[in-house]
Amino acid sequence: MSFFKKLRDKMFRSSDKIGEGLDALVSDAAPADPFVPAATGGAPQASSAPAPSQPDSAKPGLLGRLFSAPGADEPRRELDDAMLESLEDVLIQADMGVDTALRVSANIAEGRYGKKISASELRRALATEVARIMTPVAQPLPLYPTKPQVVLVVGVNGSGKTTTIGKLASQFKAAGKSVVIAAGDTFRAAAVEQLQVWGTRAGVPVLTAPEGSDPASLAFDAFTKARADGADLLMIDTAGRLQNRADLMEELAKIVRVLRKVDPTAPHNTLLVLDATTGQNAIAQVEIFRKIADVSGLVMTKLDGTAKGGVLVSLADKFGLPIHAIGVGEQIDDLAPFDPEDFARALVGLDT
Ligand SMILES: Nc1nc2c(ncn2[C@@H]2O[C@H](COP(=O)(O)OP(=O)(O)OP(=O)(O)O)[C@@H](O)[C@H]2O)c(=O)[nH]1
Repeated sequence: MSFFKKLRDKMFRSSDKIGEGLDALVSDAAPADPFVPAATGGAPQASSAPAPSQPDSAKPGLLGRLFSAPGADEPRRELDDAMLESLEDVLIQADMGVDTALRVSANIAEGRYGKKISASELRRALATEVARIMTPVAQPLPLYPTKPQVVLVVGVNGSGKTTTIGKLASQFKAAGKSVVIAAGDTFRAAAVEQLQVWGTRAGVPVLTAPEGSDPASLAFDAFTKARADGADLLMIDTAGRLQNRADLMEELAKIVRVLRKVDPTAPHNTLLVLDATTGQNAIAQVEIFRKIADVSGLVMTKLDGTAKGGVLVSLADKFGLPIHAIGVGEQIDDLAPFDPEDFARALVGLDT
């Protein structure tokens, strides 16, 4: 199965939500006859009966779809103010956020306003627009010649830090890099154990410290050891207790201070892990963590099976922070580089 297909299958809730929304937008106003002019100059005509779904026999086959102009036999609706407003609503419901939804809708309207548009044309236009926003932020985790490259991983509890560290460690190891993990959330035995499980899965050593000990001291020891061992990468897990923001801020600042005693340029990356299922709350988390730590890039987890995938568009539009990877499941291989085109097509429910 191609990765795009896998991504699309896994993001089915987002793509269903947006795709169905777009279909309804067009078919609500122009269900019966694709060539009957749609209502103009007002709100979309609410049809008294639900739009009849196209019988299978009326759907073009593969060849028909290949050779006929895309969307040629589909219902069309004039792209007017009412339809644009409905489009904005669909995008807001998909967690794109109000500002981004308005901007995306306005861009789609450009050159299309007043013209008749089909649902599949709308999907393609939306996919193009989303890909345009996402392309600048799609950047793999930068790798530097520094040894070890220190990657500090931050994020609220439960966002998927441990899982992401395990997945990344496994990928780097497979690429021939030697990786060391430091279990920096020393206050939670369960978090340390979970990281050890992932370390075993990835075949990577996990350095731990006694429960309740100073995370900065562990970070220092881990850095010194990773350096002495000639490791390529040191990934440091951290606590995510936002409830006590001042403490967390101090804890992270202290980790950075001690790392800089070993290498003034460390940490070389500060990865913020975000949970896609929290939707617009992810925006607030970026705002908070950018104040606490010098966030250099994002990983968005749990994109599988959430209807809130649009939040990624909102994040890219608002902050422009690099998105290094996306998590699409709980298994070790379920972390993919972020591909803006694939993501855009999967988000809007395009088949190819
Ligand atoms: N479906 C899905 N689940 C994920 C993904 N990433 C992580 N999870 C799950 O999310 C839950 C929390 O993940 P953790 O990696 O433990 O999160 P954490 O941020 O380290 O959390 P704490 O250990 O509480 O600090 C676990 O049940 C993971 O299996 C993903 O991409 N998709």
